[in-house]
Amino acid sequence: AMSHGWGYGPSNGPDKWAESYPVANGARQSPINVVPKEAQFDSSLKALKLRYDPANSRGILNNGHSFQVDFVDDTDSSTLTGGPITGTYRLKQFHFHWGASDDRGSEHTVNGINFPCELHLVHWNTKYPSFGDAADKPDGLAVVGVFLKIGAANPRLQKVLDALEAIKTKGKQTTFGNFDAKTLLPGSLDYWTYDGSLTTPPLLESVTWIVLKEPISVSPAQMAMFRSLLFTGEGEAACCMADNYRPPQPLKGRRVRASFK
Ligand SMILES: CC#CCOc1ccc(CNS(N)(=O)=O)cc1
Ligand SMILES: [Zn+2]
Repeated sequence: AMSHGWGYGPSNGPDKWAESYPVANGARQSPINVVPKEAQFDSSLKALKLRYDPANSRGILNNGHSFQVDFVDDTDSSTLTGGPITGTYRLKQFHFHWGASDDRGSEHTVNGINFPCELHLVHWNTKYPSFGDAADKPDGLAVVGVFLKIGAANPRLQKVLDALEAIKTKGKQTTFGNFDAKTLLPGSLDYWTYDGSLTTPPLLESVTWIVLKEPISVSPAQMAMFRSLLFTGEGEAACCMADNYRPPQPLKGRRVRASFK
């Protein structure tokens, strides 16, 4: 096992993960580079249906790799249905990946282009009793990925970013109620979809990826707020939280489908 936990540094970063998580070299790893011209339009793909109840948001946590907003997932009040999936998937949490500079930070790329940040909304299949049971099943999880592109400040991000000063160091969390995750979605829900994995250890090959084509905006000042977080805990030598992304992985023959022409 890694002498220390996995991370994104030179000694414990993505190139080292296979030592502790052999599935890192598996057949359906994420993220990938999306090549729109090679994606197959599939007219049988349904429209995405995302119904999120603000009452379900609970807390915001610095987990030492990113920060996440957690949701109560004991009822079907915040769900993903339609799209490429069958059945009902419940929203568990959302989090982000970002770069130390605006030229990198996303996990998925489009025609080799990196975005400065990528939002992941993590859902689990309610045919299983819990997230933990779903997490290692081939149809267990569905993650909606949203690119963030440098532009005007995004007022819908601000409530999330304003909470970061309370969770600067690893392990810190605070309450985060009444947040409507739908406000983070772009106008169009056109998407690419493919079978993949978690992009962080345990890298489980259980994710139906749904990557939205339209980005949302983020300003340089807002990106600086992401970068004000620390990977490190209170009292440790501070290390800014940035470049917490895994680079694109081999497609290994997988098809990427598009919900749009
Ligand atoms: C089993 C297990 C576990 C821990 O739960 C998660 C949840 C989300 C993630 C993030 N993965 S990603 N970046 O693909 O959405 C990783 C582990
Ligand atoms: Zn993620």
